[in-house]
Amino acid sequence: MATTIAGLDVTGPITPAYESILTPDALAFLAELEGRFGEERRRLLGVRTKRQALIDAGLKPDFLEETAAIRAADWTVASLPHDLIDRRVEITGPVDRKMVINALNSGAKVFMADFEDSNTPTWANLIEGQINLRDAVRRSITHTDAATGKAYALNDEVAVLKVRPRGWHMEEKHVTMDGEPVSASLFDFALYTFHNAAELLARHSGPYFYLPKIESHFEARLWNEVFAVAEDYLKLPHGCIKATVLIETILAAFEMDEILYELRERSAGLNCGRWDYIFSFIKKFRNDPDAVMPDRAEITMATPFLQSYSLLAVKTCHRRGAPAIGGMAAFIPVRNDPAANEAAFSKVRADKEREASNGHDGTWVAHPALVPVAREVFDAYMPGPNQIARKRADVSATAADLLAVPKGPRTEAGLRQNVAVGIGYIEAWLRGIGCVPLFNLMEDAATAEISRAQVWQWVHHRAALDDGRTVTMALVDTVIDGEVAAWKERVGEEAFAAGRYEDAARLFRALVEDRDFAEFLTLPAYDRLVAEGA
Ligand SMILES: CC(=O)SCCNC(=O)CCNC(=O)[C@H](O)C(C)(C)COP(=O)(O)OP(=O)(O)OC[C@H]1O[C@@H](n2cnc3c(N)ncnc32)[C@H](O)[C@@H]1OP(=O)(O)O
Ligand SMILES: O=CC(=O)O
Ligand SMILES: [Mg+2]
Repeated sequence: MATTIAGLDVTGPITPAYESILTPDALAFLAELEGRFGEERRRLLGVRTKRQALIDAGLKPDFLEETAAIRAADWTVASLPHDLIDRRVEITGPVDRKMVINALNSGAKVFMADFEDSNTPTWANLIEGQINLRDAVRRSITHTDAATGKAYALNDEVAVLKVRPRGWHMEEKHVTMDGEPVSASLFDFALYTFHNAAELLARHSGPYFYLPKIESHFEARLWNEVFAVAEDYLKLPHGCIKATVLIETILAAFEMDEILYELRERSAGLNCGRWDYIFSFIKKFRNDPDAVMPDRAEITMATPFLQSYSLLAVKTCHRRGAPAIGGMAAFIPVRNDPAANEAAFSKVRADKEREASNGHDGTWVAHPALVPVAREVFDAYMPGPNQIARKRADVSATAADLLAVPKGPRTEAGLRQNVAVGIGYIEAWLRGIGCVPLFNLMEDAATAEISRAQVWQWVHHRAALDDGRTVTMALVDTVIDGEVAAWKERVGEEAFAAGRYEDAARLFRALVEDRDFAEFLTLPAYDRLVAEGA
């Protein structure tokens, strides 16, 4: 049964607490944005499909001829607000209430509250996430952990809040307009901005965003138009909305200047979202037999194509007066194993050293315990608030550098690991948990997509393993059976029966077997959630 509010049909439950977010005025703002921009969003998704067809036909991405003048001209982005000048450590995490408090208290300069890679978009997660952010902005957020009884509240000094709405590909199926689901990006953006923009400005901060999974400067332009209309509609100062674009698709890497240019009045730079970037590389070149990747563990930031991407982001941003933020090392603290814990910390340290020496102006961490490690490295390499003055004119990253396929072995262990991670991650996702520690690594929608895409790629290109065997669906079936059994062994009969392992394995298998590569695993998984009433 739908409730109609401000011309939108809402099918998700509306509790008294949810009513404070889903107000008629907030939904009227969402309806305005969806009415103005919904069609353009759908058109741009169609453009993604057309560009994929060109790549499938053999066209290699390159810097665009039609925007050469933008790349050649001298221009800079608007000056940064005072609280986005020093971003040496940014923590990220889902919009869960306890984690929002912990992240804001973590000592990081910025907290990116995430509706994307680390969040399962159940109705409850989304609306409760909005409630949590509203309370965080007003500094009134508190929490008592039901299991431990521990009470949580904000410190006097907290991180600056940025919010990552879901990507353009996602729809919010609990809210429709004229029978069509509204854009999930607009849903997350509209509710957060409506309830918090004025309050943030009054507190000398602002409505700040991270924009995920953008594939072209036209998609950045659409965001900029949304921001301009939002500022007018909500009577906010022109240009007060600021956004950092994640360069996390291979196509966006060729349009970094253009993306900054589109958002130049509102840009807070770029970020190297390495995990989706690797996923996008596999996805875009899925039909190219020369692009078959080695084991996931081999694809590190030290590989030439990823080092070129990081350096190009730094050079491009600094020329335009914008910050270039680094990405996420997936290593997290390992409890009860000091040697593994020490190894994880030193890998994170090495990763941050590479980023800081490349010229990045800050970086991401996945866990509060990693804030001091990243801060120490950036403090050592970056005495000022950022490194924007380090122009890196010495860097040259060509199209060939960005497109160089990494080399390395493909192993049965790598195949097993991909299957175990794919099943383990989807299992948690279907239970409403979008980010989990698996095998001592942080796994979210971006990292798990690499595992899923690799297995697809190896099957459909009949890739050879280092032991001479060919990866076939029959081999993958054997591995899936083995890994489902291994999950049962690991978690025990009871947790296995209560969990979603069999469902996850079925979905993983279907995604790998289907000759048509599913654009995102979260699309069919979300359909399943919605069908289950989540
Ligand atoms: C590719 C990308 O898009 S990267 C961006 C998206 N990914 C992320 O944001 C990763 C976020 N990180 C996480 O979700 C978590 O760190 C996980 C799931 C990887 C591990 O979480 P846990 O197993 O709970 O870690 P652990 O038990 O060590 O946590 C210790 C404490 O730190 C807190 N914590 C851990 N990570 C975070 C975080 N990112 N933000 C805030 N608090 C955190 C836990 O809530 C816990 O708090 P408590 O002691 O008050 O109970
Ligand atoms: O969003 C970040 C990524 O690495 O993907
Ligand atoms: Mg990502």
